[in-house]
Amino acid sequence: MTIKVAILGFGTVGEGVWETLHTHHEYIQKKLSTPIEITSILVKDSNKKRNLPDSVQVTTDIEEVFQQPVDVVLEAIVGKQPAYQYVTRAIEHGAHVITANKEMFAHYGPHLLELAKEHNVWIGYEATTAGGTPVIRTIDQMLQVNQIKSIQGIVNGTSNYILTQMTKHQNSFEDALLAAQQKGYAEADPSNDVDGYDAFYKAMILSQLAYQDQPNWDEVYLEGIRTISSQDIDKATIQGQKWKHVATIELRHGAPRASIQPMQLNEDHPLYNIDGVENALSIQTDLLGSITLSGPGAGKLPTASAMIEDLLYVFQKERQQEAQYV
Ligand SMILES: NC(=O)C1=CN([C@@H]2O[C@H](COP(=O)(O)OP(=O)(O)OC[C@H]3O[C@@H](n4cnc5c(N)ncnc54)[C@H](OP(=O)(O)O)[C@@H]3O)[C@@H](O)[C@H]2O)C=CC1
Ligand SMILES: N[C@@H](CC=O)C(=O)O
Repeated sequence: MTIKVAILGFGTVGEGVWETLHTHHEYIQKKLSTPIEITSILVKDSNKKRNLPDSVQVTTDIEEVFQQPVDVVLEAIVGKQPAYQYVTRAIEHGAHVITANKEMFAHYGPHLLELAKEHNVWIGYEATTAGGTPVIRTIDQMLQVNQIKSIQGIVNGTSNYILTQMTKHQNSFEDALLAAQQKGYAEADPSNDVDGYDAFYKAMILSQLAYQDQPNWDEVYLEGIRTISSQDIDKATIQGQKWKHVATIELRHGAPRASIQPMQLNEDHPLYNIDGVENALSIQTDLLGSITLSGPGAGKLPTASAMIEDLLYVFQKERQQEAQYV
Protein backbone atom coordinates (compact mmCIF):
# COMPACT_ATOMS: atom_id res chain seq x y z
CA MET A 1 0.00 0.00 0.00
CA THR A 2 1.17 3.52 -0.77
CA ILE A 3 0.34 6.34 1.66
CA LYS A 4 -1.37 9.09 -0.33
CA VAL A 5 -0.65 12.58 0.91
CA ALA A 6 -2.30 15.90 0.07
CA ILE A 7 -0.59 19.16 1.08
CA LEU A 8 -2.80 22.21 1.64
CA GLY A 9 -0.65 25.34 1.21
CA PHE A 10 2.68 25.63 -0.54
CA GLY A 11 4.29 28.59 1.25
CA THR A 12 7.17 28.41 3.72
CA VAL A 13 5.77 25.40 5.58
CA GLY A 14 4.10 23.51 2.71
CA GLU A 15 7.24 23.78 0.62
CA GLY A 16 9.30 22.61 3.61
CA VAL A 17 7.08 19.54 3.89
CA TRP A 18 7.43 18.81 0.18
CA GLU A 19 11.21 19.19 0.31
CA THR A 20 11.62 17.08 3.43
CA LEU A 21 9.43 14.27 2.09
CA HIS A 22 11.87 14.18 -0.84
CA THR A 23 15.21 14.67 0.93
CA HIS A 24 14.23 12.10 3.61
CA HIS A 25 12.23 9.88 1.28
CA GLU A 26 14.23 6.67 1.77
CA TYR A 27 14.50 7.08 5.51
CA ILE A 28 10.76 7.70 5.91
CA GLN A 29 9.83 4.84 3.60
CA LYS A 30 12.06 2.49 5.57
CA LYS A 31 10.51 3.61 8.86
CA LEU A 32 6.98 3.08 7.52
CA SER A 33 7.77 0.05 5.33
CA THR A 34 5.57 1.79 2.77
CA PRO A 35 6.11 4.33 0.00
CA ILE A 36 4.59 7.81 0.28
CA GLU A 37 3.07 9.63 -2.67
CA ILE A 38 2.10 13.30 -2.74
CA THR A 39 -1.02 13.26 -4.88
CA SER A 40 -2.08 16.91 -4.81
CA ILE A 41 -1.20 20.35 -3.52
CA LEU A 42 -3.83 22.98 -2.81
CA VAL A 43 -2.89 26.66 -3.23
CA LYS A 44 -4.72 29.98 -3.46
CA ASP A 45 -3.08 31.55 -6.49
CA SER A 46 -2.82 29.22 -9.49
CA ASN A 47 -0.70 31.77 -11.41
CA LYS A 48 2.29 31.67 -9.04
CA LYS A 49 5.29 29.93 -10.51
CA ARG A 50 6.24 26.83 -8.52
CA ASN A 51 9.03 24.37 -8.91
CA LEU A 52 6.88 21.23 -9.04
CA PRO A 53 6.77 18.26 -11.44
CA ASP A 54 3.78 17.82 -13.77
CA SER A 55 2.91 14.53 -12.07
CA VAL A 56 1.61 16.42 -9.03
CA GLN A 57 -1.83 17.94 -9.24
CA VAL A 58 -1.69 21.59 -8.16
CA THR A 59 -5.18 22.92 -7.64
CA THR A 60 -7.18 25.74 -6.08
CA ASP A 61 -10.25 23.50 -5.74
CA ILE A 62 -10.50 21.42 -2.56
CA GLU A 63 -12.94 19.02 -4.26
CA GLU A 64 -10.23 18.02 -6.74
CA VAL A 65 -8.04 17.02 -3.79
CA PHE A 66 -10.66 14.49 -2.68
CA GLN A 67 -11.44 13.16 -6.15
CA GLN A 68 -8.57 10.74 -5.63
CA PRO A 69 -7.61 8.57 -2.67
CA VAL A 70 -6.12 10.58 0.23
CA ASP A 71 -4.89 8.96 3.44
CA VAL A 72 -3.57 12.08 5.12
CA VAL A 73 -3.92 15.83 4.66
CA LEU A 74 -1.09 18.11 5.75
CA GLU A 75 -2.64 21.54 6.28
CA ALA A 76 -0.36 24.58 6.11
CA ILE A 77 -2.60 27.40 4.95
CA VAL A 78 -3.38 30.63 6.73
CA GLY A 79 -6.26 31.66 9.01
CA LYS A 80 -9.44 30.04 10.36
CA GLN A 81 -11.33 29.79 7.11
CA PRO A 82 -11.39 28.05 4.73
CA ALA A 83 -8.86 25.92 6.66
CA TYR A 84 -11.47 24.70 9.16
CA GLN A 85 -13.87 23.78 6.37
CA TYR A 86 -11.10 21.88 4.49
CA VAL A 87 -9.92 20.02 7.55
CA THR A 88 -13.48 19.04 8.42
CA ARG A 89 -13.90 17.81 4.86
CA ALA A 90 -10.72 15.74 5.17
CA ILE A 91 -11.86 14.10 8.42
CA GLU A 92 -15.29 13.29 6.98
CA HIS A 93 -13.51 11.81 3.96
CA GLY A 94 -11.69 9.48 6.36
CA ALA A 95 -8.24 11.07 6.08
CA HIS A 96 -5.91 11.80 8.99
CA VAL A 97 -5.10 15.49 9.40
CA ILE A 98 -1.83 17.13 10.37
CA THR A 99 -1.97 20.88 10.83
CA ALA A 100 0.45 23.74 11.44
CA ASN A 101 -2.37 26.28 11.56
CA LYS A 102 -2.56 27.51 15.12
CA GLU A 103 -5.23 30.15 14.49
CA MET A 104 -7.60 27.55 13.07
CA PHE A 105 -6.72 24.97 15.73
CA ALA A 106 -7.05 27.37 18.69
CA HIS A 107 -10.59 28.14 17.49
CA TYR A 108 -11.76 24.68 16.46
CA GLY A 109 -9.29 22.16 17.95
CA PRO A 110 -11.66 20.68 20.58
CA HIS A 111 -14.43 20.15 18.03
CA LEU A 112 -12.03 18.71 15.44
CA LEU A 113 -10.54 16.26 17.92
CA GLU A 114 -14.06 15.00 18.69
CA LEU A 115 -14.95 14.78 15.02
CA ALA A 116 -11.74 12.88 14.29
CA LYS A 117 -12.58 10.38 17.03
CA GLU A 118 -16.04 9.83 15.50
CA HIS A 119 -14.48 9.16 12.11
CA ASN A 120 -11.70 6.99 13.50
CA VAL A 121 -8.92 9.23 12.22
CA TRP A 122 -6.21 11.22 14.03
CA ILE A 123 -5.23 14.91 14.14
CA GLY A 124 -1.61 15.89 14.66
CA TYR A 125 -0.96 19.47 15.73
CA GLU A 126 2.65 19.42 16.93
CA ALA A 127 3.61 22.11 14.40
CA THR A 128 1.03 24.59 15.70
CA THR A 129 3.08 25.37 18.79
CA ALA A 130 6.81 26.09 19.18
CA GLY A 131 7.62 25.26 15.54
CA GLY A 132 9.96 22.28 15.37
CA THR A 133 10.28 21.74 19.13
CA PRO A 134 8.21 18.69 20.11
CA VAL A 135 6.28 20.25 22.98
CA ILE A 136 2.82 18.81 22.29
CA ARG A 137 3.78 15.16 22.40
CA THR A 138 6.13 15.75 25.34
CA ILE A 139 3.39 17.45 27.38
CA ASP A 140 0.92 14.73 26.38
CA GLN A 141 3.38 12.16 27.66
CA MET A 142 3.96 14.07 30.91
CA LEU A 143 0.20 14.28 31.44
CA GLN A 144 0.03 10.47 31.62
CA VAL A 145 1.00 10.88 35.25
CA ASN A 146 1.75 14.55 36.02
CA GLN A 147 -0.58 17.45 36.63
CA ILE A 148 0.56 20.73 35.15
CA LYS A 149 0.51 23.66 37.54
CA SER A 150 1.66 26.31 35.09
CA ILE A 151 3.44 26.91 31.81
CA GLN A 152 5.52 29.97 31.00
CA GLY A 153 6.83 30.19 27.49
CA ILE A 154 8.36 32.10 24.66
CA VAL A 155 6.17 30.84 21.83
CA ASN A 156 6.56 33.39 19.05
CA GLY A 157 9.83 33.03 17.16
CA THR A 158 9.44 36.32 15.29
CA SER A 159 9.01 38.42 18.44
CA ASN A 160 11.90 36.69 20.15
CA TYR A 161 14.08 37.15 17.07
CA ILE A 162 13.21 40.87 16.92
CA LEU A 163 13.86 41.46 20.64
CA THR A 164 17.16 39.57 20.38
CA GLN A 165 18.31 41.56 17.34
CA MET A 166 17.39 44.80 19.13
CA THR A 167 19.26 43.69 22.28
CA LYS A 168 22.38 42.07 20.84
CA HIS A 169 22.89 43.99 17.60
CA GLN A 170 21.05 47.28 18.26
CA ASN A 171 18.88 46.64 15.17
CA SER A 172 15.75 48.72 14.74
CA PHE A 173 12.37 47.01 15.19
CA GLU A 174 11.61 47.48 11.48
CA ASP A 175 14.92 45.98 10.26
CA ALA A 176 14.60 43.02 12.60
CA LEU A 177 11.01 42.36 11.48
CA LEU A 178 12.06 42.50 7.83
CA ALA A 179 14.80 39.93 8.51
CA ALA A 180 12.29 37.68 10.31
CA GLN A 181 9.99 37.87 7.28
CA GLN A 182 12.85 37.08 4.89
CA LYS A 183 13.80 34.06 6.99
CA GLY A 184 10.22 32.72 6.79
CA TYR A 185 9.53 33.09 10.54
CA ALA A 186 6.79 35.72 10.38
CA GLU A 187 3.12 35.10 9.61
CA ALA A 188 1.66 36.23 6.28
CA ASP A 189 0.33 39.21 8.27
CA PRO A 190 3.20 39.89 10.73
CA SER A 191 0.99 41.94 13.04
CA ASN A 192 -0.14 38.49 14.25
CA ASP A 193 3.38 38.04 15.60
CA VAL A 194 4.28 41.47 16.91
CA ASP A 195 0.84 42.20 18.40
CA GLY A 196 0.79 38.89 20.24
CA TYR A 197 -2.08 37.05 18.51
CA ASP A 198 0.11 34.18 17.33
CA ALA A 199 1.36 33.63 20.90
CA PHE A 200 -2.23 33.92 22.13
CA TYR A 201 -3.41 31.10 19.83
CA LYS A 202 -0.52 28.89 20.92
CA ALA A 203 -1.29 29.60 24.57
CA MET A 204 -4.92 28.54 23.99
CA ILE A 205 -3.76 25.28 22.37
CA LEU A 206 -1.42 24.60 25.31
CA SER A 207 -4.21 25.35 27.79
CA GLN A 208 -6.55 22.95 25.99
CA LEU A 209 -3.91 20.25 26.13
CA ALA A 210 -2.83 20.83 29.73
CA TYR A 211 -6.25 21.56 31.26
CA GLN A 212 -8.73 20.23 28.64
CA ASP A 213 -10.13 23.76 28.64
CA GLN A 214 -9.25 27.28 27.51
CA PRO A 215 -9.54 30.54 29.45
CA ASN A 216 -12.34 32.91 28.52
CA TRP A 217 -10.63 34.66 25.59
CA ASP A 218 -11.94 38.09 26.67
CA GLU A 219 -10.20 37.74 30.02
CA VAL A 220 -6.73 37.00 28.61
CA TYR A 221 -4.34 39.94 28.94
CA LEU A 222 -2.72 40.37 25.52
CA GLU A 223 0.11 42.73 24.64
CA GLY A 224 2.62 42.47 21.81
CA ILE A 225 6.15 43.84 21.51
CA ARG A 226 5.52 47.09 19.61
CA THR A 227 5.64 49.06 22.86
CA ILE A 228 9.24 47.99 23.60
CA SER A 229 11.59 50.76 22.48
CA SER A 230 15.38 50.66 22.02
CA GLN A 231 15.60 52.76 25.20
CA ASP A 232 13.64 50.11 27.12
CA ILE A 233 16.01 47.46 25.81
CA ASP A 234 19.11 49.49 26.82
CA LYS A 235 17.71 50.15 30.30
CA ALA A 236 17.06 46.41 30.81
CA THR A 237 20.59 45.57 29.64
CA ILE A 238 22.08 47.99 32.19
CA GLN A 239 20.02 46.26 34.89
CA GLY A 240 21.30 42.83 33.74
CA GLN A 241 17.84 41.93 32.40
CA LYS A 242 16.29 41.07 29.02
CA TRP A 243 12.90 41.81 27.50
CA LYS A 244 11.09 38.66 26.46
CA HIS A 245 7.58 38.10 25.12
CA VAL A 246 6.10 35.63 27.57
CA ALA A 247 2.91 33.58 27.54
CA THR A 248 1.74 32.34 30.93
CA ILE A 249 -0.92 29.66 31.33
CA GLU A 250 -1.96 28.45 34.75
CA LEU A 251 -4.79 26.95 36.71
CA ARG A 252 -6.34 29.41 39.21
CA HIS A 253 -9.23 28.28 41.42
CA GLY A 254 -9.71 25.32 39.10
CA ALA A 255 -9.98 27.37 35.89
CA PRO A 256 -7.31 28.11 33.27
CA ARG A 257 -6.01 31.68 33.09
CA ALA A 258 -3.51 33.16 30.65
CA SER A 259 -1.60 36.32 29.85
CA ILE A 260 0.62 37.19 26.91
CA GLN A 261 2.94 40.15 27.40
CA PRO A 262 6.49 41.49 27.29
CA MET A 263 8.38 40.94 30.54
CA GLN A 264 11.79 41.97 31.85
CA LEU A 265 13.52 38.77 32.97
CA ASN A 266 16.46 38.33 35.31
CA GLU A 267 19.46 36.22 34.43
CA ASP A 268 18.29 33.34 36.63
CA HIS A 269 14.92 32.99 34.82
CA PRO A 270 14.71 29.77 32.73
CA LEU A 271 13.69 31.82 29.65
CA TYR A 272 16.44 34.47 29.95
CA ASN A 273 18.87 32.67 27.61
CA ILE A 274 16.30 31.77 24.95
CA ASP A 275 17.42 33.99 22.07
CA GLY A 276 16.75 34.48 18.38
CA VAL A 277 14.06 32.31 16.80
CA GLU A 278 14.24 29.82 19.69
CA ASN A 279 11.08 29.04 21.63
CA ALA A 280 10.93 27.52 25.10
CA LEU A 281 8.40 26.33 27.63
CA SER A 282 9.11 26.22 31.34
CA ILE A 283 6.56 23.80 32.78
CA GLN A 284 5.78 23.31 36.46
CA THR A 285 4.30 19.95 37.34
CA ASP A 286 3.31 18.22 40.57
CA LEU A 287 5.61 15.18 40.30
CA LEU A 288 8.36 16.08 37.88
CA GLY A 289 8.87 19.58 39.27
CA SER A 290 10.12 22.08 36.73
CA ILE A 291 11.13 21.20 33.19
CA THR A 292 12.22 23.48 30.33
CA LEU A 293 11.90 22.47 26.68
CA SER A 294 13.58 24.64 24.06
CA GLY A 295 14.33 24.60 20.35
CA PRO A 296 13.63 26.24 16.98
CA GLY A 297 10.28 28.02 17.13
CA ALA A 298 9.64 28.82 13.46
CA GLY A 299 10.96 28.36 9.94
CA LYS A 300 10.59 26.08 6.97
CA LEU A 301 12.47 22.92 7.94
CA PRO A 302 11.87 22.89 11.72
CA THR A 303 8.12 23.21 11.12
CA ALA A 304 8.17 20.59 8.37
CA SER A 305 10.05 18.31 10.75
CA ALA A 306 7.23 18.60 13.32
CA MET A 307 4.59 17.81 10.69
CA ILE A 308 6.44 14.81 9.35
CA GLU A 309 7.04 13.50 12.86
CA ASP A 310 3.25 13.56 13.24
CA LEU A 311 2.88 11.75 9.92
CA LEU A 312 5.23 8.97 10.98
CA TYR A 313 3.57 8.78 14.37
CA VAL A 314 0.07 8.23 12.99
CA PHE A 315 1.01 5.60 10.42
CA GLN A 316 3.31 3.73 12.80
CA LYS A 317 0.47 3.69 15.33
CA GLU A 318 -1.92 2.45 12.64
CA ARG A 319 0.49 -0.33 11.67
CA GLN A 320 0.81 -1.43 15.30
CA GLN A 321 -2.98 -1.57 15.67
CA GLU A 322 -3.32 -3.58 12.46
CA ALA A 323 -0.64 -6.00 13.66
CA GLN A 324 -2.63 -6.62 16.86
CA TYR A 325 -5.64 -7.81 14.85
CA VAL A 326 -3.69 -10.18 12.60
N1 LIG B 1 6.29 29.99 8.90
C1 LIG B 1 6.47 29.32 10.03
O1 LIG B 1 7.58 29.27 10.58
C2 LIG B 1 5.34 28.61 10.68
C3 LIG B 1 4.05 28.70 10.21
N2 LIG B 1 3.04 28.01 10.83
C4 LIG B 1 1.69 28.06 10.29
O2 LIG B 1 1.65 27.35 9.06
C5 LIG B 1 0.71 27.92 8.17
C6 LIG B 1 1.41 28.31 6.87
O3 LIG B 1 2.42 29.24 7.18
P1 LIG B 1 3.46 29.71 6.07
O4 LIG B 1 3.84 28.59 5.22
O5 LIG B 1 4.48 30.48 6.79
O6 LIG B 1 2.54 30.72 5.24
P2 LIG B 1 2.78 31.26 3.75
O7 LIG B 1 2.08 32.57 3.69
O8 LIG B 1 4.22 31.20 3.41
O9 LIG B 1 2.03 30.19 2.83
C7 LIG B 1 0.66 30.00 2.90
C8 LIG B 1 0.23 29.05 1.81
O10 LIG B 1 -1.15 28.79 1.97
C9 LIG B 1 -1.81 29.00 0.73
N3 LIG B 1 -3.15 29.53 1.01
C10 LIG B 1 -3.47 30.62 1.74
N4 LIG B 1 -4.80 30.77 1.79
C11 LIG B 1 -5.33 29.75 1.06
C12 LIG B 1 -6.63 29.37 0.70
N5 LIG B 1 -7.69 30.06 1.11
N6 LIG B 1 -6.79 28.25 -0.06
C13 LIG B 1 -5.73 27.54 -0.48
N7 LIG B 1 -4.45 27.87 -0.18
C14 LIG B 1 -4.26 28.95 0.57
C15 LIG B 1 -0.97 30.03 -0.02
O11 LIG B 1 -1.23 29.87 -1.41
P3 LIG B 1 -0.44 30.70 -2.54
O12 LIG B 1 0.94 30.10 -2.56
O13 LIG B 1 -1.20 30.46 -3.77
O14 LIG B 1 -0.43 32.14 -2.07
C16 LIG B 1 0.43 29.59 0.40
O15 LIG B 1 0.90 28.56 -0.43
C17 LIG B 1 0.10 29.12 8.90
O16 LIG B 1 -1.11 28.73 9.47
C18 LIG B 1 1.15 29.45 9.97
O17 LIG B 1 0.59 30.04 11.11
C19 LIG B 1 3.28 27.18 11.90
C20 LIG B 1 4.52 27.05 12.39
C21 LIG B 1 5.65 27.78 11.85
N1 LIG C 1 5.12 33.28 12.98
C1 LIG C 1 5.34 32.21 13.90
C2 LIG C 1 5.68 30.98 13.16
C3 LIG C 1 5.63 29.76 13.98
O1 LIG C 1 4.65 29.41 14.59
C4 LIG C 1 6.46 32.57 14.84
O2 LIG C 1 7.20 33.51 14.53
O3 LIG C 1 6.59 31.92 15.89
